[in-house]
Amino acid sequence: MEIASTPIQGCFVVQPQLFRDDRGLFFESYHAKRFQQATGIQVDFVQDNISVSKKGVLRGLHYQKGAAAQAKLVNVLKGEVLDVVVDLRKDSASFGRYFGIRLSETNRKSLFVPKDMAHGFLALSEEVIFSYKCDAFYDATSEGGIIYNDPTINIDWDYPEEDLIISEKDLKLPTFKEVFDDISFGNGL
Ligand SMILES: Cc1cn([C@H]2C[C@H](O)[C@@H](COP(=O)(O)OP(=O)(O)O[C@H]3O[C@H](C)C(=O)[C@H](O)[C@H]3O)O2)c(=O)[nH]c1=O
Repeated sequence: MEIASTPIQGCFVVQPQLFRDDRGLFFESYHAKRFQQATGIQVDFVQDNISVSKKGVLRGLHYQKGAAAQAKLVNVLKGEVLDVVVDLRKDSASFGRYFGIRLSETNRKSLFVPKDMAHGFLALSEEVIFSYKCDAFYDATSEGGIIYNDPTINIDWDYPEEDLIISEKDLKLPTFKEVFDDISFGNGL
């Protein structure tokens, strides 16, 4: 397993060792001890999620607030995505900045997303099976989000706007400024 840091503190790219032979492929998709040795992070995942998306689906940008905040280890079982993380930690040097990376069944990379990040992805292949571990349970009452095309964060999704498939719920998400400037949103997280 190789771990690479990103411009967002605490967010790491995980490249597992791939064992290919004439049968196919094997790799350890997660190893708690090796991950902790490489990152210094001790994380206890409690929930695994899988979502299936067709090309052009954009899920996000989502996060859970407060005690329900989730760290995630995300990866792609099938297809390819542009995965995006936004730093929502006011005390962070990368507050309001995003990091994007292509995760795919080809590169087999995972991304460790620390708590208090907004997260989303764009499905780039005909079918995407997205799999991720969370260190806190789903809590609908703690869900928050930021609109995918927020002008402050200014994510380059590099995809035709007219071909995006976004849920009605996600199309109504607030902007970054509304989340952090408008106390009606509980002053952010
Ligand atoms: C996230 C979640 C959802 N649900 C239910 C709630 C809805 O009835 C249905 C679909 O949920 P949603 O539209 O929020 O699914 P996504 O848009 O894929 O949400 C995810 O999108 C981005 C990529 C994330 O990082 C989050 O993990 C998560 O918010 O599954 C559950 O029962 N448990 C869960 O943990």
